[in-house]
Amino acid sequence: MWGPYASAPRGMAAFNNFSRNENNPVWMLTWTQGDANNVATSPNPYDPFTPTSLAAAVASNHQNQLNPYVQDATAMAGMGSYYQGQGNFTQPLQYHLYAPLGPHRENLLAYQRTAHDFFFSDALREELQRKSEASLQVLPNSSLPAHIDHFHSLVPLDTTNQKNATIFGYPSWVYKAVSSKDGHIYALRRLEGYRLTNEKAIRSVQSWKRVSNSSVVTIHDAFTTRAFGDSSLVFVMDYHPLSKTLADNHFGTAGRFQGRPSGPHVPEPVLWSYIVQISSALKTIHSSGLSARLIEPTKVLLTNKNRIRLNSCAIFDVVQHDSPLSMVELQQDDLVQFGRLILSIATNNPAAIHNIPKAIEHVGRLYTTELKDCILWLLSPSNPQSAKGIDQFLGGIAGHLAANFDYTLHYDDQLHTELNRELENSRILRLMTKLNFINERPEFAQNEQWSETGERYFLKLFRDYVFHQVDAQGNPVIDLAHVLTCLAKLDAGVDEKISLVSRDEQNCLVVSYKELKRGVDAAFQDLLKASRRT
Ligand SMILES: Nc1ncnc2c1ncn2[C@@H]1O[C@H](COP(=O)(O)OP(=O)(O)OP(=O)(O)O)[C@@H](O)[C@H]1O
Repeated sequence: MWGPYASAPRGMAAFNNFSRNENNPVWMLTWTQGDANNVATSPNPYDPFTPTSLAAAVASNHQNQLNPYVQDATAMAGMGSYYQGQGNFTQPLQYHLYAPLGPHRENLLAYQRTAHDFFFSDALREELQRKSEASLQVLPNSSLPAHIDHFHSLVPLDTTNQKNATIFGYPSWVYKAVSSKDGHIYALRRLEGYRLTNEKAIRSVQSWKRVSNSSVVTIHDAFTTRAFGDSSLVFVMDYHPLSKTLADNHFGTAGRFQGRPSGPHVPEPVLWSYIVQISSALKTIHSSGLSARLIEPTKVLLTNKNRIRLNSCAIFDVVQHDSPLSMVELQQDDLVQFGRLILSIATNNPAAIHNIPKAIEHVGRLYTTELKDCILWLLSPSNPQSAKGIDQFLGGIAGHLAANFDYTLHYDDQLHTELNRELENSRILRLMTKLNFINERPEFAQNEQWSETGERYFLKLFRDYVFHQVDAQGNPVIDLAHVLTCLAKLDAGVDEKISLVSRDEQNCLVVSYKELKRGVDAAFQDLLKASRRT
């Protein structure tokens, strides 16, 4: 029999079920000392529920170690370089790595936690992984050019291969591509067969580079190329993985091409959310002395649930550079196009804009008068004495702006909660990676200074203490709470002491987490130095 539980069987029972006794909730223990079940010789037994001891613990932690991560800074920098080769990542992603534990346990007490509480929510993790998988997608035997300017690894994003020149006057294609300048992924929109006749036209994109709004797909550049075998104009934009157009989302393929109502009725709050986001985009665009020029369902991207972005800005400024319309007129037209977009989505029919009175009547039946009036205002012609403006419109929908702002703040809070859980994971992953780098390296097997016999011996014993515990009967103890607690204490380098017993039970060492942390850092630094040796 080996392992600390052999001499302290009381602790073993308390470690089971991912929870501990009332005085030592798992998540509190991650930052404090005083785990009575460990063979602890800690000078300050800690009670997390006593305010004075909490204050004292915080103060003493501050004194000893203002920031437990600072000591790690160089090592972390090293780890950073280790992870840089992620572009070569080919391993299939594990969507169900943290599969739900089934029905949530309702018999848990307030201080108890399940494994689920320590990790990212499944839905969000899966969504992010799908997006990263889409971003890393490659097309091995593609007939597309290998390089367009400094972009490579082109993957088409169009959902059909039908040429459609109705919107821009040129067939347009969208590709995902990687920039060899910065390694980032961009979306390239190509207008096939475009010939540049006026240099000034393409320079108009410069003003769009300065437009920064969360509801506009950011434009980075535009250039002409012959790499596709024709003369093409290419716009470089932010890439939003797995996004759909509003047309795809609300009309589907059938509705979009057959021009008849399709899909379910869109809830009014969703429409208001679209209205608020497009208004915000237009506010920024118009204040920059520009106009969107194209606001229609196939050119608005849905990048997340109810999150939309205008996706064709700057294009008409180049291809219709000589428009006879003044900027004021173009901005007025933006408002009319905006009204038509909301009308078509509210009626679930892209063809609704061809019979506006009927469509408005339909909206009046399904939605509030406020929404109907808002659409009518956008569609109505401007008064020759005072032109309509986006500021006026924003004033009219102030109540919805506040509601959307509140919704966004709630969402922000929710994401922070998720982020908080992930915080634990990333530092614990780094720590586990370090431990695995250090322990049982074959090249140091005979090295007196290394793990088996040297001063790093206790790191190997610690690994056993964390992962290879057995109970009084010699059965494996599989306890996530124990692992997370030990690793979090190691990361913080707390003063608490633990006894480590060798497998043959011939050696027993009493060390503090602080000493262990120093040992891990020193061993890892040695490894880093050795890895840089030429
Ligand atoms: N910036 C982008 N990031 C990610 N995906 C994009 C981006 N721009 C467009 N896409 C995707 O590319 C596809 C094609 O976009 P496009 O604007 O050509 O729409 P479309 O419905 O094919 O319109 P059209 O009929 O005019 O070609 C869409 O599925 C869209 O989601």
